[in-house]
Amino acid sequence: MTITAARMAAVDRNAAALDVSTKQLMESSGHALARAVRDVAEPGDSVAIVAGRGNNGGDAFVAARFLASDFDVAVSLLGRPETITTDIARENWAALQAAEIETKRVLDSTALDLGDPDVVLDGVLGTGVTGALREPERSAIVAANKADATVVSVDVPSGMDADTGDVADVAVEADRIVTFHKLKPGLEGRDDVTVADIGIPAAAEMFVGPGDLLSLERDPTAHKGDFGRVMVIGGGPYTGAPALCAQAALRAGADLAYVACPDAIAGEVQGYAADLIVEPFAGECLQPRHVEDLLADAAERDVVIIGPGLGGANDTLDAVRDFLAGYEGTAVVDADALQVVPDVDTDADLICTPHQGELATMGGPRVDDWEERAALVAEFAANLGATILVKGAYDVISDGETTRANRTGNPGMTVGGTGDVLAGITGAMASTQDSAQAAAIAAYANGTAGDAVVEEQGYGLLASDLLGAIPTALWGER
Ligand SMILES: NC(=O)C1=CN([C@@H]2O[C@H](COP(=O)(O)OP(=O)(O)OC[C@H]3O[C@@H](n4cnc5c(N)ncnc54)[C@H](O)[C@@H]3O)[C@@H](O)[C@H]2O)[C@H](O)CC1
Ligand SMILES: [K+]
Repeated sequence: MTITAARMAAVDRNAAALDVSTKQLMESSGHALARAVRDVAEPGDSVAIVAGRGNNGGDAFVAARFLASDFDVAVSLLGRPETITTDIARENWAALQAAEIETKRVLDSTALDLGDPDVVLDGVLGTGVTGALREPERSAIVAANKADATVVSVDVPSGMDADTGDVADVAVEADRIVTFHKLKPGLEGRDDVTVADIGIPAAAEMFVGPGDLLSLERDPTAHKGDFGRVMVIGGGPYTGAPALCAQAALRAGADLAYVACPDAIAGEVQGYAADLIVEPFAGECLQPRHVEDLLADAAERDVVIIGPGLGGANDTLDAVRDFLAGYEGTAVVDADALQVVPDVDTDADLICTPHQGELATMGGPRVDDWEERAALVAEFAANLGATILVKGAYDVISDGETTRANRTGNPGMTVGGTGDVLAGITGAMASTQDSAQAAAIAAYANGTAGDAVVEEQGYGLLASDLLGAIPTALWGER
């Protein structure tokens, strides 16, 4: 099992939200490094510790504190202490100063002198390396490789891309690598790697948290359409559902929200919000005769959300089946439309958002215990070849590979329409995230929005109250 650098950062942030601070993780990382150095050296040996100005260096500072009592430790910081990039690394640097452990500042590559150490601890760069190697980090890597010493690397050999293992320029040729929490993909297949458990609770990976929102960072050079053209196919017996869904998609960052609905209700749907682009089809409800045009429109969109307010009339379900059979993009399927998923043959990437009753109607598991449900939903999702987000006190999300649970939300959210809002957020997220991550973030944001509204005004929540709280739920906390 491996973990990418981006996922590691998310898990770190989720651990902090579960009261396991990154400083505690750094302490565990440094302790694991010290144990690795003790495996390859004898007390009294000289250990040259080369530290960058990020948390990779911070880990090395902690290791220095553990080793200083019985090794000849010298720490070289690549830069000025005031440029250390994180509080926890700065605090660990300060602890070395207070303990009068030998440290020196390397302000340019010519000042770098590792001496003739028995061991080099490489804390120059870890998962935070970006772009071409700069000085004095590059010279530090070359010096570590020149040293006649046993080299132990912190997390990943400096200069290596943790996700791919690629070395664009130079990288430390480590004798031992101590990587944290889980193996990094770039280290797969190596026999010189120790994976150190640093105390991250499994909950930090299982439960969706603020770390999962880090992937929503926006590129400042983005332009219209980058964040998704979402098309809702809904309405018929109901007019509010497609409007709530499409507005939620916009609130969750979609650039454009189209609503394909029967022309009998088009005026009402448009009346809910000027922001919606309503594209009516003839008649009172969705029918097979509409599918060809809908598929043509859907080909111009990023994500389709099919189901809100469609109702479950036979010819409407036939139309849903025909649409999914002809659609090859990403489709969020909700409400009565879910009934056709188990027996439709489609190349679409489906994200199904049933409540527990709808899941049972689809032939899915019906168990109260959320952990049991999670395992069974993972199996069901794998068999279905779809992503499932089943709503409940603990929402469960799985694509058969990745299985998550979401604990945000409250009993006030049983009110009608919250599922339409969730489907809209899911559709917006699916235009920039992979399906399982999109569903996980949507469940977390929908529940967080609901919690914020109830916090503010108590129960009696309306689904439309969620709309205004979605942006803060997604972009308010880091
Ligand atoms: N749960 C965990 O896995 C933990 C991991 N820890 C350690 O944290 C690092 C990642 O730390 P981060 O601060 O994000 O980045 P780095 O220290 O790897 O690097 C940032 C540092 O390096 C400079 N820099 C970036 N790119 C370059 C470049 N191309 N040339 C020169 N310098 C560069 C940048 O300016 C910063 O100063 C992870 O690997 C683990 O070791 C946590 O300590 C505990 C939890
Ligand atoms: K390193």
